[in-house]
Amino acid sequence: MSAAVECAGLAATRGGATVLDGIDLLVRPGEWVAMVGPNGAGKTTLLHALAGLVPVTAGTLAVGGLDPAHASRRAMSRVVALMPQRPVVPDGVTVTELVRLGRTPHVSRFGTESAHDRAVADGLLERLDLTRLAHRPVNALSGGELQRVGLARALAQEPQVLLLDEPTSALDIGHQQQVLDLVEGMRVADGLTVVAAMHDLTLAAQYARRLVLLDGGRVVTEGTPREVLRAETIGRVYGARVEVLDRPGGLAVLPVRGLPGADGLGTPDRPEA
Ligand SMILES: Nc1ncnc2c1ncn2[C@@H]1O[C@H](COP(=O)(O)OP(=O)(O)OP(=O)(O)O)[C@@H](O)[C@H]1O
Repeated sequence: MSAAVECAGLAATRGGATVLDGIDLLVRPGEWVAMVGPNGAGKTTLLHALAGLVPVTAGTLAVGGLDPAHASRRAMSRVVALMPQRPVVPDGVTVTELVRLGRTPHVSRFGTESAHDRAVADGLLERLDLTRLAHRPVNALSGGELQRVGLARALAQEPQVLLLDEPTSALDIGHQQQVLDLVEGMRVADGLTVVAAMHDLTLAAQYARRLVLLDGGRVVTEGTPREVLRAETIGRVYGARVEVLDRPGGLAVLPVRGLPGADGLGTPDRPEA
């Protein structure tokens, strides 16, 4: 079986600086891989490189068998969809209009959208709890509503590879589970490949079989959640105090509050009474 995403020695620059370097990654069809790592690690840049939105300056890359540097925009859009962290939407565009735009790669060049295209978009609005917002301007939505619209638009493309950039960062706990369960359902039913940048390490461990930990534009380590999510590793890479709990439903990563101390590092300066 060929890879859904494959890159070797991938490098990319932003603002003249190298922000990804020597990235080797192989994602099999139907796999869910989570990119984790601290702010500025390069997660968004890597997703954008996979989507063909950031040029690769060294190495090789294939997504759904296509090299973004040589494939047409339309060909790429039929294979890979990106749910961005902060969707940029022109004023006045409604929720329905934006989600239907996701069908563009499937509409013939001179054609108009079909009943099937509309049904796909309407089905996603319903599954993402957006039907009552269908006629609202996208720029008049809450952060969480906007995030769900961004996912609906990406899924409307019916891609082979779905790239999610912090898909639950603005969602309440119920919508976090609803959104991730919907994506997981499509992965199981349709063999969708998912590559998701995720800050919530507990959710990443619950949904992704494999985690890739990035820091400073490089892969620090990768493996199963159990292999990657060690308190020592998280402490070193994120500078965080955490406890990793082994729960029946997966690992849970809990922040541990330091005690106030004279050194500001959580060391108590006198024992508590
Ligand atoms: N347009 C840009 N111009 C210059 N530098 C950029 C640009 N976009 C990103 N960078 C820099 O590239 C590095 C990687 O950024 P990136 O957004 O990929 O990180 P990230 O892991 O997604 O971070 P976060 O968790 O904060 O979203 C950062 O140092 C960032 O400041």
